[in-house]
Amino acid sequence: NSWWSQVEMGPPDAILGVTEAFKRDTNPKKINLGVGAYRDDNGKPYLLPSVLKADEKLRAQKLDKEYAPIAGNPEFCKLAISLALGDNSEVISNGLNATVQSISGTGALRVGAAFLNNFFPGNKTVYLPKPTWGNHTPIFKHSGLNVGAYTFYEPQSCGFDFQGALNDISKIPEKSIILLHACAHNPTGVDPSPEQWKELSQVVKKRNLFPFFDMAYQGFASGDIDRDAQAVRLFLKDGHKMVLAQSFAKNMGLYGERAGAFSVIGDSKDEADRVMSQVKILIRAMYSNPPINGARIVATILSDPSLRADWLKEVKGMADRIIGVRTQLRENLKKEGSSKNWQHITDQIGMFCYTGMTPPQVEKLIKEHSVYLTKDGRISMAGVTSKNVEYLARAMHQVTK
Ligand SMILES: Cc1ncc(COP(=O)(O)O)c(CN[C@@H](CCC(=O)O)C(=O)O)c1O
Repeated sequence: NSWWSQVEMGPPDAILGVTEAFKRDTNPKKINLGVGAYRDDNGKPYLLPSVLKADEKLRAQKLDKEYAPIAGNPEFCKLAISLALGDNSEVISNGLNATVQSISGTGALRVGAAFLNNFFPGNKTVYLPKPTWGNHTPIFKHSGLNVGAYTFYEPQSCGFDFQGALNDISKIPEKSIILLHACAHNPTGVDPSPEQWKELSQVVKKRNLFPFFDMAYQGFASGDIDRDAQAVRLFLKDGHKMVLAQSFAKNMGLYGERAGAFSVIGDSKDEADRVMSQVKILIRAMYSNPPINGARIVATILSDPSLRADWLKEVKGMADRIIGVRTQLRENLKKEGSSKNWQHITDQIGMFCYTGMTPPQVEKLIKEHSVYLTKDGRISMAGVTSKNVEYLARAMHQVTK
């Protein structure tokens, strides 16, 4: 019999599977609020003008298609970590970072997890916020690490359970790894305030925990790249060492180009060099070297003052549109006569809104209104437009009244 007769059919991906179901729906009013990918006010993917200009500039250069170095495009790596830590970062000027190009944010997390599994001297367990991005657990488990959880979300207020987080974090075994979303928490859209980040930094330090920052939305949350990196920069100022995953999928609309970076921030240049050598050995055995095009686009934009200025406006434009539809959705729910408190729709930030809708309500939204979202009630605000916000509000009111 066949080699693979014992292979079972696996379930569709909780997030990417929503789009597959959406595509099968023939209802002209259907709305896809599943995948966290930006759409313009016509519901179309957005090719940033700065990206288009960079692509054209690159094409004119007729660059070769040689292998990238194992660690990726060096200019990209330097520009990516500078974007995260700030242009005058002492970490960078002292050479304390080992930064490699990754296959977008997922690849940064995966290489990071493999590095920690091989070399982390502490408790090889990553504590994840409850809830967290659906792919975090599989990535860490696939790398051989254990996963734990800490309270993060408060269902009553659809907000941040600060006390719950502090209590749980203060009980995490010392020298464990703690995963922190730098901004625009996925799936809740709930971020600690600057003051709360200060306290979180102190308790993480007191417990001698190792921060793994996942910064997949820098600039996309508030529209300000420096503001969205504040938690990462605060932790470094407070003396934490860390590892950092970055993605340019959302803030540059480079989803399919797979442009990201993974950094280890060490104690010395010598340590960074030794770490870099080991990360490269891991990468070589995993995929050898990364794709060249996305990194070239990012490097072209970030190194050209006028393209960089264009990009900063464009990423703020995306953030502003999302902030705008949050207000519109809340207002339309009120107009529909909903008596529920939807304050969290505008309190939350970034790509997602954690609506608080239950799985049965989600089921009804999908089945009766062709509104597609993940079972946890998360909606990608990018899928909401001025054209469909009324229909969405009516549908949400129908299933929640
Ligand atoms: C917190 C977080 N980290 C990393 C990633 C990985 O993004 P890359 O595309 O690998 O750079 C995502 C994307 N999550 C989105 C996009 C779809 C997905 O990959 O699940 C989402 O949750 O809808 C994310 O939300």
